[in-house]
Amino acid sequence: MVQIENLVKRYGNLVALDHLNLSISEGEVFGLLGPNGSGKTTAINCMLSLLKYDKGSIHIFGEEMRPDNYKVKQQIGIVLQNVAVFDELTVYENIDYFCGLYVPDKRKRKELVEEAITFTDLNDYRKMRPKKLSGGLLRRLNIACGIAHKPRLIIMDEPTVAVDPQSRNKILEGIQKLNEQGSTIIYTSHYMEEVEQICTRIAIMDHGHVIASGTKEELKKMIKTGETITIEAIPLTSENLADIRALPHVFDLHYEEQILTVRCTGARHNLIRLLNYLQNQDISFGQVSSELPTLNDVFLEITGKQLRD
Ligand SMILES: Nc1ncnc2c1ncn2[C@@H]1O[C@H](COP(=O)(O)OP(=O)(O)OP(=O)(O)O)[C@@H](O)[C@H]1O
Repeated sequence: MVQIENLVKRYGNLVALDHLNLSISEGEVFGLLGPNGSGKTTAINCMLSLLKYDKGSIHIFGEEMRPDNYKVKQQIGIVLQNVAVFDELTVYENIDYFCGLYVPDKRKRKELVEEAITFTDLNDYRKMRPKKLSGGLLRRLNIACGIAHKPRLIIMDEPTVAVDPQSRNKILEGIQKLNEQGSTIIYTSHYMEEVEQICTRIAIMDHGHVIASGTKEELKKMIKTGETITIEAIPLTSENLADIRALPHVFDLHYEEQILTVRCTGARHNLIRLLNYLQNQDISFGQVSSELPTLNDVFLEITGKQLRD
């Protein structure tokens, strides 16, 4: 449905997209995950022909995407980072206005606007003007305006930034519902938990290109980390640390301010083996946790830095 090949975009000397390749199929909730500045917004703006690019190609619904390709544009719903609504119109009127750009039939439009209001849970606020809405409600209005016409493809650029947890959950649930109703979704975020929760496939971006892509399961299988064990308030000597490092399946270890973090490959009994060692050495310890790999671990292993640097 969306095919991006070798896309290059420069801002002066800065290469924001460096041979970006993406292929998105119909029916997916496709996540573009990357730290701030990795090029997600630039990629979206190029996809929408809002920005010119230097090299490469973009095809949507099998057609080359150009600024004047209105046939393609009509089937795309956009929810960008900056909320773009009219202050002088009410919630209802704003949604009706944006929906009206695509759906001239009044009766049909009324139905769609009502659906969008229910969908984003804005019924109690339908007569209010945007200035009276909280940040989370404004974002929901922004989404309702972008999706009311039931587009085939919905592109959302960080729709949950600076949103309260309740609105965030509503937005995430809404995206899944839109997908169930037939829309393909492209969703950018730097929150790995969100992307893990809703996306069927994920591309991780860094420095303007994709460093890994696949389902979350496939991505996690690409890395060595199978389990990360953390133990708090644990007094250890350098001999202890050497012993722990030598335990089977341990491949990385970090010890700072009495907190021990041990990365192990995916194997059984890593935690028991470590706790047995501590017990045998009579070492006391505080809280213990064991975590399965996250997308941050994938990013960390591939790039050597945290997703949220
Ligand atoms: N108009 C611009 N002029 C110059 N540089 C820009 C411009 N827009 C973006 N950049 C730079 O291009 C790079 C990619 O930015 P972009 O906004 O696409 O990243 P992002 O992953 O979407 O980050 P964020 O989540 O912060 O929006 C960054 O280094 C950014 O500083």
